[in-house]
Amino acid sequence: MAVLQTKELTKQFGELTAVEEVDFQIERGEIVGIIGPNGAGKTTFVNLLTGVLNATVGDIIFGGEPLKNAPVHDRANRGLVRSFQIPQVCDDLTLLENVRSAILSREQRNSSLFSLLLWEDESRSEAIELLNEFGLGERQNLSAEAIPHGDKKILDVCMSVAMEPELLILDEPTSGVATENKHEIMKRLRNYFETTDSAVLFIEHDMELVAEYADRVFAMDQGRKLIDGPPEEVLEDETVKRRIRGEE
Ligand SMILES: Nc1ncnc2c1ncn2[C@@H]1O[C@H](COP(=O)(O)OP(=O)(O)OP(=O)(O)O)[C@@H](O)[C@H]1O
Repeated sequence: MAVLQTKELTKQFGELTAVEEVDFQIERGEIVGIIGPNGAGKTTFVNLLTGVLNATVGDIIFGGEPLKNAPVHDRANRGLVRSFQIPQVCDDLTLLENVRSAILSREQRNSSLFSLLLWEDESRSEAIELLNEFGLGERQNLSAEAIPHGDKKILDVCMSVAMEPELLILDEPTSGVATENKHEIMKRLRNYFETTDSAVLFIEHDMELVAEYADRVFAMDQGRKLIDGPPEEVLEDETVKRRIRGEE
């Protein structure tokens, strides 16, 4: 079943059509990479999904229900979570406190203050378990400002995962990260999501990562869908090679 589906999704900025009649869907358990040249409309598309922008025309169906113009927090509460290009980590908190804050914000959706207090120990062990899964467990008591940029991005992903998303959207999860850490972030993400039936959608410029970690690739150009399919097919497409991979 599709976690999310768009129908003829369109966004205009004045005269410019940044996203044009995009039909897209992502199934439970899928990891989908979005690729496209600069200005293709990838970020605008994702901003429409998360509610940062409202569509000019078209529909977004999430969990079987139309999102219409639901605000960002409402979509996040329903399980449509976005991690940011610049990690939204609080530098003054420890890694453990950062992850617990994500868990607590998830729990605040449904719980009373009283049950949250009872739940104190549970959130702690859950946060430690997540930090361990993402390789940060040994540094749980360091403040976030003390860890390198690449590890902060892992922490950011870990916090997004703590929100228990139905669909996690990542905008260039590995940008600004050293090559060896890029694979570490993607591997940990994939390993984690293999244990859930949640879906992941990530924007990525690094074709090697797309080839290795995406189950499916959605290529955009000039606001439109160019091609949608398995990585081996999309990355070998002649237009993709010319327009996106910069090959003649
Ligand atoms: N708020 C805005 N107002 C006007 N035009 C915008 C706005 N946001 C994006 N655009 C334009 O929409 C088009 C698509 O931009 P977008 O950032 O979505 O592309 P992208 O594929 O994410 O590019 P990149 O890979 O460079 O991040 C571009 O022409 C951009 O200049």
